[in-house]
Amino acid sequence: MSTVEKETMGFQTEAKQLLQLMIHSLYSNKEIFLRELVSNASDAADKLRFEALADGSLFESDPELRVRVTADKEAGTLTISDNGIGMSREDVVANLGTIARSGTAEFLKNLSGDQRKDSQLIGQFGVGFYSAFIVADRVEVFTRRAGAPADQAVHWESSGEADFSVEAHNMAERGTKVVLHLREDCKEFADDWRLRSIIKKYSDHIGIPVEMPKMASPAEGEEEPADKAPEFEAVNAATALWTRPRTEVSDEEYQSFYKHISHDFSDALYWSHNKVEGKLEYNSLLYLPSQPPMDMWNRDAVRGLKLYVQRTFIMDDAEQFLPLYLRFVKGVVDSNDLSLNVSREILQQDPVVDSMKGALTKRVLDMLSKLAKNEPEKYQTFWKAFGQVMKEGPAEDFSNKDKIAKLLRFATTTDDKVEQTHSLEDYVSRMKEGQKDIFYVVAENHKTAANSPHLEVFRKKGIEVLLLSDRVDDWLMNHMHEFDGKTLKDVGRGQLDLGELEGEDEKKAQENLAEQHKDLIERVSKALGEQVESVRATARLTDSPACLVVGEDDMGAQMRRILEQAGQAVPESKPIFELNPEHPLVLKLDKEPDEDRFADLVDVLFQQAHLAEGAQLDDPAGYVHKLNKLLLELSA
Ligand SMILES: Nc1ncnc2c1ncn2[C@@H]1O[C@H](COP(=O)(O)OP(=O)(O)OP(=O)(O)O)[C@@H](O)[C@H]1O
Repeated sequence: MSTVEKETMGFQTEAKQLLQLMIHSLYSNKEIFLRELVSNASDAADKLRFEALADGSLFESDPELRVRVTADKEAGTLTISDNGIGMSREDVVANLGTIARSGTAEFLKNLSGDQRKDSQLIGQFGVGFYSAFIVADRVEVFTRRAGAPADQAVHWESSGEADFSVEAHNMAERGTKVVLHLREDCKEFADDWRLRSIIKKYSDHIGIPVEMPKMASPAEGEEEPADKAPEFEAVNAATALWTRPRTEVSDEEYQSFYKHISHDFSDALYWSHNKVEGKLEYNSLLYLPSQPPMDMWNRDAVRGLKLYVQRTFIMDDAEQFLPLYLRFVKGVVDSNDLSLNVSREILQQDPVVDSMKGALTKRVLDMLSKLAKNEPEKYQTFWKAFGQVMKEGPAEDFSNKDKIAKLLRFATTTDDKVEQTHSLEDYVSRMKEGQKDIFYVVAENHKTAANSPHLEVFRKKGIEVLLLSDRVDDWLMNHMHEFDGKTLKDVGRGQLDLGELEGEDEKKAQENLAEQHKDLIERVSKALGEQVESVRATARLTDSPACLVVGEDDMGAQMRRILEQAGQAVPESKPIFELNPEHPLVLKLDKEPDEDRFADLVDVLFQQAHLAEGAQLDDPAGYVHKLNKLLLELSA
């Protein structure tokens, strides 16, 4: 097939949907199209610089990388051109006709049809090249890949509806030129001042010059020659933002840089900008987003920092610089120690990278501590968005366990609210006199945790208990044994031991429980047989007749359920059944002479104890049957 021919092709379905959505939902924020196109141009320059490390000839005779923005008021066009890497015909078809980004289908599924909400979503997804169609009813792209001959250039054109065309083109200069034919009501974007102010606003941080024709008017009496090529001047600061001193960068600049690197439409929540000198030399600029990305729970989702070596862009998504539990962090790291030839494989083995990872991890944890201390409300926003990911920290990063522990937030019985707002330090400061441990309960959901029978004695004595119900909580607690010298204790595990929180009399009474109710316990054990590890009388219940307890070294019920759901083999273990001997039902049970009825009653109590902790019954119909039988006998 001759590549000279003009070919018309349809947009990929997703691209078509996205295009329409973009035009409609971002209409109130039109000007961002320029940020997106300049951002693409700057990325193209980064890519060229990177490829030129291996092949200097790619610069051809034009090594000064820049972006140019020119407008033609009369023609109603706006042109953004760069001398970056450019695109081949295949690149053009793939990049400007489809969307290859992960999570696209999911994104489109999440759309609600509500323009305000959808524009937020689309912002999070990244608007990109298609945003050109917000202001243009026809877009042309002229591009030639660096190193390709002049006649291998391509002309792409579309009116942003169903299809686009591509045809061969001849282009002496390398790079990409995007020509926007502005819509009737968007002609303001051909105005010089308007363009300058948008570039200043969104693209000041771009590391290469974004140029516009000089505005100098001809001296009085002089006629400007009509054919004179315009002179250009940079409109932006044109230095890589992370190399500038902190004091010279405004919040607005930090925010627009965040949007450039993160493809997030919303502002960043917080950031930390540092220059490190000494054994290691690098600049880092790390951001906390204000909301979670769509694909946070997708294990294959891209993550990591943008890596530069001595100001030269090397790669996006360098994941070797931060641990997995900090995968929400966005940012840039610019190293003076790594080689320009560094690859992903080399990064995995380089000890310099390990040291940097350690330092950057500390940096993020410090940034979070600072945020928690100085701006607790913002920290709460962070926790809501990323708390569950942070909870993976103690298991993954043993050396920073104590720092991470201070950053954790929990729901507790102090207010029973579902929001996780209490730190372990807060808990410790509220501990009762004589309390040595930090108590917690784990359940499937907040309500089940808050109503757990295991809490009864704690509520009676006014002892605070952490209420854990996130999927990751059992896992977290398996890796956190103490905080500030205090042991973390699961109230649903092992023997109840309140230490000094109990008086001598209470202790004595408890010790006598076993002896006092020996016969009852034996009868119940016999009735339950192999279903339980053991049966015992307990003082931990006040309102409930019975509860289940996990053996000291057994796997927690929540973890067991998660593993079972995931189809994994779980070691066999049986619960301990604890009875409240003072409960009227248990007193009644004790007096029951008929062994069959006794066994039925015990079984109902046993099943109820399962239900109270949010478990599924093995034989729900059998339970209902037994219960109904007992109810009928009661009313007979
Ligand atoms: N000026 C350009 N020069 C070279 N390639 C470009 C240029 N503009 C776009 N592209 C190519 O087209 C692709 C799609 O661009 P688009 O802006 O839609 O997405 P993106 O840049 O990958 O993501 P986002 O814009 O959301 O940050 C880019 O990844 C790039 O490969």
